[in-house]
Amino acid sequence: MGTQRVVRARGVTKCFGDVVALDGVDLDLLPGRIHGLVGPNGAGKTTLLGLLLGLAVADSGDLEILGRPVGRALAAPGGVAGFVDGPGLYPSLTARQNLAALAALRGQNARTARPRIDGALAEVGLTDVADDKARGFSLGMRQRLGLAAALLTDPRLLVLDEPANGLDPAGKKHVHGVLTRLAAEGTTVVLSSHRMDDLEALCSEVTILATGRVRFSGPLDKLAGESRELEYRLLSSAPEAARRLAAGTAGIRVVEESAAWRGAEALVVSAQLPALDELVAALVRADIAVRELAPVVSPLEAAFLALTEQQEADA
Ligand SMILES: Nc1ncnc2c1ncn2[C@@H]1O[C@H](COP(=O)(O)OP(=O)(O)OP(=O)(O)O)[C@@H](O)[C@H]1O
Repeated sequence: MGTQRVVRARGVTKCFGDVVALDGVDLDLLPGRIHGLVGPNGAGKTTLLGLLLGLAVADSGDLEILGRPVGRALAAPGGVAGFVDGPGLYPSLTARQNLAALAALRGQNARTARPRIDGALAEVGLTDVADDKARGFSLGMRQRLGLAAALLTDPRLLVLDEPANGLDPAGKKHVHGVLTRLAAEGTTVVLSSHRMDDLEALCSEVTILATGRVRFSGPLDKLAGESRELEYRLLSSAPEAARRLAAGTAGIRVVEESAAWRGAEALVVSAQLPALDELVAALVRADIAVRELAPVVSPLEAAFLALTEQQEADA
C-alpha cells in the first residue's frame, strides 16, 4: 500500500550504561520521503540510525521496519541499506573491486553485476577513480563509494549518518541527485546532518532530537509555521524609504544592526509571517521593489538553536 509506513517506532528507548541515548522515541517514515534527522552532538541520531540498520537493538519499545517487527537479535532488516560511522570498505581493493566483492557476496554474477556497478560509480561521480584503491580515498570519496554500494542493493530504506561529511560541492551535487532520484522512485531516505542548509535543500520533513527525545517531527513548512518570530533580511530599491515603512508597520521590528549585504544596504526586520506579508504589500504599494527577502537564520536553524539553548538552560 502506497501510504504504508516504512518505519514505525513507538516508545523506543536505548541506554548505554547510565546514558539514555534514546528516550521513548516515536517515528513514522513514509515511502518516497527524504527525512532529515537533526540534533546537537550526543542527541541520539547515530543510535537511532543504528537501530534501523540492525546494528543494535532497542531496550524497550516497538520498532517495525517495512511492515515487519524488529526482533531482539542483531540482524540487518531486509530491504534496508546504509551505514553509520562511514562505510565498510576493503582498503586494498579499487572502488570497482569493492563493489564487485559486495555483489559477489550477495551471489550476483560478475558479468551481470558489471553494468550496474559502472552505473552506480557514475551516479556518485567516481568513474574517474573507479580503478584506484580505496585506501587513498578522501572521506568524501569513501562516503560516495559507500552510497554506490548501497545503491546496488535496491534498498527500500536507505539510512545515512552524516553523508555530506567531507563532500566538495561536486560530490554533494552527485549525492543530492542520487537521493532525490531514489526518493522519486519510492525509496525512503533517512539521513542525519549538522548542515541545516543541506537538510533544507533535500528533505521534505525532519525530526529534531535532543537528549534522546523527539522535539519535533514533521514537514519542514510546519516547522516554519510553528517557529517564533524570525529575522528577515530585505534588499530593496529604496532602503531608507523601506526602513521608514517597516518601522511604521504593525508587528514589524526593525533590527538596529542592519548592514551591508553583498554590497547593498540591507534592512533586517524581526517579524512573524503575516506582518511580513503586510510589509511586502506596503512596499509594493509604495513602488519600492523587493529585490531579496530571506530569513537571516532559517526556520530549521532557529528551531535547532532554540532547542540547544533550552538544553543548555536545563543542564
Ligand atoms: N556504544 C556506546 N557506548 C556508550 N555510549 C554510547 C555509545 N553510543 C552512543 N553512546 C552515547 O549515547 C548518546 C547518543 O549518542 P549518538 O552517537 O547517538 O548521538 P548523535 O546525535 O549521533 O551525536 P553526534 O552529532 O555527536 O554524532 C551519547 O551520550 C553517546 O555518548
